[in-house]
Amino acid sequence: MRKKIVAGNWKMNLLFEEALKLASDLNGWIADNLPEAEVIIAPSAIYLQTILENIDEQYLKVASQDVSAYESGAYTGDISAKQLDSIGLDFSLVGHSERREYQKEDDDLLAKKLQQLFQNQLYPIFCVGEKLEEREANQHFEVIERQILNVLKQQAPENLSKLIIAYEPVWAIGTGKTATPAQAQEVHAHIRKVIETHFGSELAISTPILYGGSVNASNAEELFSQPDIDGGLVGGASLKLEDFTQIILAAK
Ligand SMILES: O=C(CO)COP(=O)(O)O
Repeated sequence: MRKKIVAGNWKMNLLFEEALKLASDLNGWIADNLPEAEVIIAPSAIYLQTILENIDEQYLKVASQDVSAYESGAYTGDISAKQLDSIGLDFSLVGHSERREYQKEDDDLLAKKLQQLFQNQLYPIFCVGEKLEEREANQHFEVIERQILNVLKQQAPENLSKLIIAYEPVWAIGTGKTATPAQAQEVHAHIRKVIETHFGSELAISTPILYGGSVNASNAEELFSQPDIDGGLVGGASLKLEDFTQIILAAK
């Protein structure tokens, strides 16, 4: 059985004290309630180390929101997978649609980022998802298939067992417009099929696929109960302890 995962992407929100308090409160709540789901938070990079020092990774895991495509050297502003590993980090988001859109990240760059993470034994949470116009043109299956194959075909197959995928339809992010459980399930099943066809059934069965896009305390349970939805990648609702903990409890 795949473990349920609930990840909170804090994006460019919260000041230092707020981030530290939310992480500590969340860690305490998990220690008290021992939810079934594995919980991961992705704070801004400047807070990662302090947060790691103030939580217990037995309860709460921490991810970077991004990683460099390069190994080391003259890449001003970048943070390498090796540097993330050196502070004890185990996870990183890659290919979030906001980075694809605003930083113009393309599949080849994302493939290099995954390679860097794998080389340093980090787990990528690799984000895919179609834009509104692609969904309206009924191209969402092929867009997602292309996003997955262009990046995963450039990886050493033995590394793919560390992969976590997040399906985040761009039109559902921050809009309050969630994919229906049936719409999300249909895409998740398709992603699993694509993995099975190209990388084998063992990987298809074991890869966690999270749903992201306006997940909240009211819709999480129905989304997470779909057979191919293994939890969520939560934006806005992960910034409020009461909402995020409700979402965590919905993953069982
Ligand atoms: O982008 C997201 C998580 O990575 C989703 O954001 P929202 O939950 O705010 O829609």
